[in-house]
Amino acid sequence: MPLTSERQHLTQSRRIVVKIGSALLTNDGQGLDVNAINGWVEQMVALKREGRELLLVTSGSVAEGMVRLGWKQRPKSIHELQAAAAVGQMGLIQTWESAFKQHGIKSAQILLTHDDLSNRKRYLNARSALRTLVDLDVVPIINENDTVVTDEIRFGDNDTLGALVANLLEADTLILLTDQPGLFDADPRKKADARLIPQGRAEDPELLAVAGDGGALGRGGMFTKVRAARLAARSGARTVILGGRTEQALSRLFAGETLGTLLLPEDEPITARKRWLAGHLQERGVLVLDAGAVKALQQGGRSLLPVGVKEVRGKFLRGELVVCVDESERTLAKGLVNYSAEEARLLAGQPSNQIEKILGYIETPELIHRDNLVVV
Ligand SMILES: Nc1ncnc2c1ncn2[C@@H]1O[C@H](COP(=O)(O)OP(=O)(O)O)[C@@H](O)[C@H]1O
Ligand SMILES: N[C@@H](CCC(=O)OP(=O)(O)O)C(=O)O
Repeated sequence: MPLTSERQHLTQSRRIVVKIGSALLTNDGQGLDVNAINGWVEQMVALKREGRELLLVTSGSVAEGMVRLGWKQRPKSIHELQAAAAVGQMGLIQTWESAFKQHGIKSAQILLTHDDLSNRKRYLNARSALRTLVDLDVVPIINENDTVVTDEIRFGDNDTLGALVANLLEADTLILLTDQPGLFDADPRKKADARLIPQGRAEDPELLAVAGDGGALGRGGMFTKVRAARLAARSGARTVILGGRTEQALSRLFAGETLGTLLLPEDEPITARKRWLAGHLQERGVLVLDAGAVKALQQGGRSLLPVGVKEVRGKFLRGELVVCVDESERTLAKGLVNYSAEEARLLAGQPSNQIEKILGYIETPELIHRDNLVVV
């Protein structure tokens, strides 16, 4: 059967966020399922070797902590949840690390809190750290920092965290690996003849209506997965809700098999991504570019270096949104700056190898990295 164009696009994903839920990881609460974990890692490594970038969001710290502490019921008090998470995270990360190591792949633990993604400066820091890891060919293994968060400042469920990571790195695809083969038109645990929905629009209200809550181990069920697909769609990412117990599910999905439920952004991913960046923040300043920089941005899709900047207007901090104009004030692009206005003024017109000498430190050689730049 020929592939639909959406499934075809999926096979071309370059940057993928894979989120794996608690029930799957812990074999329904019996303890970390090392065989299954090794199987997913093998598939993820194969995807990496095809040249794709990969980030992993893992749940399971609380579920695994419960097993290690001999608790049968998920605790209600925040302190006990935090304690379980701290115990379980150790085993979780060790298991992931050794599974990737068997294939000669390095991994890194990243524990995020809500603040890391809502505070603009920390947002950019998290983004740079994750991007650097990916560039170094390391697989970031991300979870919520459950031990320090309280209810008011939680992401709450890792489906949401997965979507925010997809936004943060502008991933093309978010995979929510779970214990069902996908989203059904009713909870298959409650309705035996429920049918799999192979594809839909992330924004479709009907989908939220059929998505119920989850099992005893995880947090959100299908409801948070559909909501996460909506969030991911804001930066142009597609989401697939995929059955982690299906044989070779990840490999087969990216080879073009119609598995799971594919949830699509409303617009073309690139349009959604542009809108995301432009609509994400308020414009705080203006950079006037010389002819060379204009050409590099418009024709080369390159990053903006300080050497191409003639003038810096306005007051902005690192991480804020600025507009790039040419010398006749034509708007060319918008992007997130890596230096404050004060610093940018000192750097304007200078080659990047002078940054450290001028400022006493170097953040990045670019004033705006191409991943943070939207040519308009
Ligand atoms: N419409 C639906 N289709 C499929 N599963 C559903 C649906 N509604 C609710 N569910 C439930 O959601 C569960 C998966 O969510 P959850 O337990 O939170 O998993 P995870 O740990 O992977 O995040 C399934 O086991 C299923 O019982
Ligand atoms: N940070 C928590 C995540 C809990 C969670 O969202 O679980 P799930 O719904 O199974 O993805 C943990 O590691 O236990």
